[in-house]
Amino acid sequence: MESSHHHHKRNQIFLGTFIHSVKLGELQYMHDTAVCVDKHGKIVAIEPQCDLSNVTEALCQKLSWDAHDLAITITKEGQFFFPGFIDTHIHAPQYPNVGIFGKSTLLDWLNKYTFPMEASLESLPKARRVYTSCVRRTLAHGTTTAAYYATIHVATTNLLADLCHAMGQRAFVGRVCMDSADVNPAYYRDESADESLSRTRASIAHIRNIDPSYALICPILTPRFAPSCTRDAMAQLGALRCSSGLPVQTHISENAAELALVKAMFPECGSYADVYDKYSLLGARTVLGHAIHLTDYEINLISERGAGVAHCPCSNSALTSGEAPVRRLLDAGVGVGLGTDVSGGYSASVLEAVRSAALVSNHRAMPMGKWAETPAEERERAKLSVEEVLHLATRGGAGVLGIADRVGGFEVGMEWDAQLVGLGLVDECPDECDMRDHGNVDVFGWEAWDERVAKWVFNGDDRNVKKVWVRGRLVHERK
Ligand SMILES: O=c1[nH]c(=O)c2nc[nH]c2[nH]1
Repeated sequence: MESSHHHHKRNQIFLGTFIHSVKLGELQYMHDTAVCVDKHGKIVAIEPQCDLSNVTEALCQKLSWDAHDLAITITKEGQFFFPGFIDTHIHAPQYPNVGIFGKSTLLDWLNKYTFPMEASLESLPKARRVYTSCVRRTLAHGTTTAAYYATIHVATTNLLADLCHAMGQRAFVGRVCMDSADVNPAYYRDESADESLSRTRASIAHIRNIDPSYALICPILTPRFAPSCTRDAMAQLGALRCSSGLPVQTHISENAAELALVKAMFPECGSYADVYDKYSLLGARTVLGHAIHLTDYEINLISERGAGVAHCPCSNSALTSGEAPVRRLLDAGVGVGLGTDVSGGYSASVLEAVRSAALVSNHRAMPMGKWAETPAEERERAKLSVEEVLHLATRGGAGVLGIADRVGGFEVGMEWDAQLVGLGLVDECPDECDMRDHGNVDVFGWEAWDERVAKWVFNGDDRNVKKVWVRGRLVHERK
């Protein structure tokens, strides 16, 4: 797994058009811009509005760089650099099941599709095959950071960390803790709370061994969800969180049957969020998946504790779970990122989650059905714009994972986690037999940049992701 360290690392200059979110709802378009990235993958200079034909020499002089040992990447017509996507919630072992959910809902879906697949990922050869394809696929969709749930197995969880490290994807890798005998099947659970904790520690030790400073791969404490965990395991994980400062990921308030289960299993707690709070699992760098049916009390508690939400609109639609109150979360000051939630979600693409987040938010604005009683202004406010959902996919996700100072935008001091996006420019005189595959987005040339971005969001796919970098390293290229 040492190969990545042997690349000859060069300083790099990226030239052309850069688009990123500067705040919720506002994209910045930087044209004729140069972004300088040093050998460590850090952005060291950004030069706006320059003459791209002769700026590199001046930049090299300014940075004391050798102009002959430099990699230069220039955007072509119709291309732009965008920050890499951040998937705040994805189950790597469920990747073979994408699209397979039928009409199931959460609890029967877990038993029918998910637990059997996850249990089978104890096999190292099978895990290697599944995890390699999952990391390769998400990189091809422009995912530069992923918060992964693995399985209960230490060896294959560690393999997932190794593969992310070798393939260059920034990742949070969590060994899944599930020691309760109530919900978890006998064939797939930790034997005890102590076993759950010692296995978790073993996986953390492995990650610390391959990446001592957690520069690329970071462990994440992963109690699956309250019904899967004993009080003992949650208390020990909470103590570990407090002593280690490691991030936490879990699920909350996804589905009606799950809510009833939590109420029955934890009658001493006033709410689902209170369960996690009681065991010190709710705080900064806690990523709560789904968060659909929260009460105002819970939203305020989550906000006070500084925990964040992984919004998973594809999954919430596929498993008939509901429409998360994203605007209310944002208004309450809760950080929100996007998650594909493979394979509750049917796609490994964050861009798919981006457009789904926009569409699902519109459902909350419809003046009928479930939201008919909601005041008209509040319904209208529920809608998320293209600019807002792209913010969630980049800066929002970085925020909930506690890495907003390192990734999510193009700023000096941040790391170069980026994708080169190319849209298909339609020829002046298109040949009806032209079979070149430019992807699903046709740009005619008269569109403003915000219109091009909207066309990308609603019709783009991995064919538009030409190159992907993490910490300056090229980790995917579309041939
Ligand atoms: O969408 C989900 N996927 C899961 O794997 C899971 N486990 C508990 N709750 C869950 N929700």
